[in-house]
Amino acid sequence: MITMKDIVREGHPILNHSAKDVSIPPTEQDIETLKKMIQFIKNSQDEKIAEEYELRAGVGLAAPQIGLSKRMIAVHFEDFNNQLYSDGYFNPKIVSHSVEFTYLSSGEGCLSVDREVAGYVPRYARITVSAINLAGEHVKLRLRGYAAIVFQHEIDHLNGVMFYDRINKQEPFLIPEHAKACD
Ligand SMILES: Cc1nc(NNC(=O)[C@H](CC2CCCC2)CN(O)CO)c(F)c(N2CCN3CCOC[C@@H]3C2)n1
Ligand code: NI
Repeated sequence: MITMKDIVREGHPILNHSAKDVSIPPTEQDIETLKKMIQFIKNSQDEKIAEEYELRAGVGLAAPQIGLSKRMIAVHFEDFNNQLYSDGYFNPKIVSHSVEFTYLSSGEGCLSVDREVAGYVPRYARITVSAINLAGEHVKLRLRGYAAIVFQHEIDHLNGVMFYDRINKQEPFLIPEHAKACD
């Protein structure tokens, strides 16, 4: 099982590089790895397991964070309409996005960053993502609000981008034009 010792921390070069596409169809090993990533996130949200294994809570994870420079992400969360997102994705790609931005009023954190970084992280309010899911299906996801934020945070990791790279250095709590909080 994946635990915090498997999570690569900032400073490790893998987090600043672009990850490689997974060859399709994914190998048994890639599928196994993605299943373990989803399981880690579920475990991190289970009070007992998280306490037992000292897991930091998460709603998403990208393969570079476990030292694998491959374009694979896993998510497990409910959005504000209680819509459950629980799956793994190979080669996720943002194929279109809104002009408007959104952000979490509480800012963001990252399992690979052992410090608080204050500030709003502007993200597209709506995105369309094409990807291959764990079941091997080509899917097109139309995401907005919280779900759009989570997926953008994870896809950023595949491109070597950390959430704090997107915070306005001069004015961390500047609300970008065309932006409104998602929560
Ligand atoms: C928003 C949030 N971020 C948590 N952590 N950070 C992460 O997930 C990082 C990824 C998220 C940071 C902002 C967008 C994506 C991990 N990242 O670094 C991967 O790249 C949470 F843990 C969390 N929730 C709310 C829902 N709750 C349900 C019950 O269980 C606890 C859980 C806590 N919400
Ligand atoms: Ni992260």
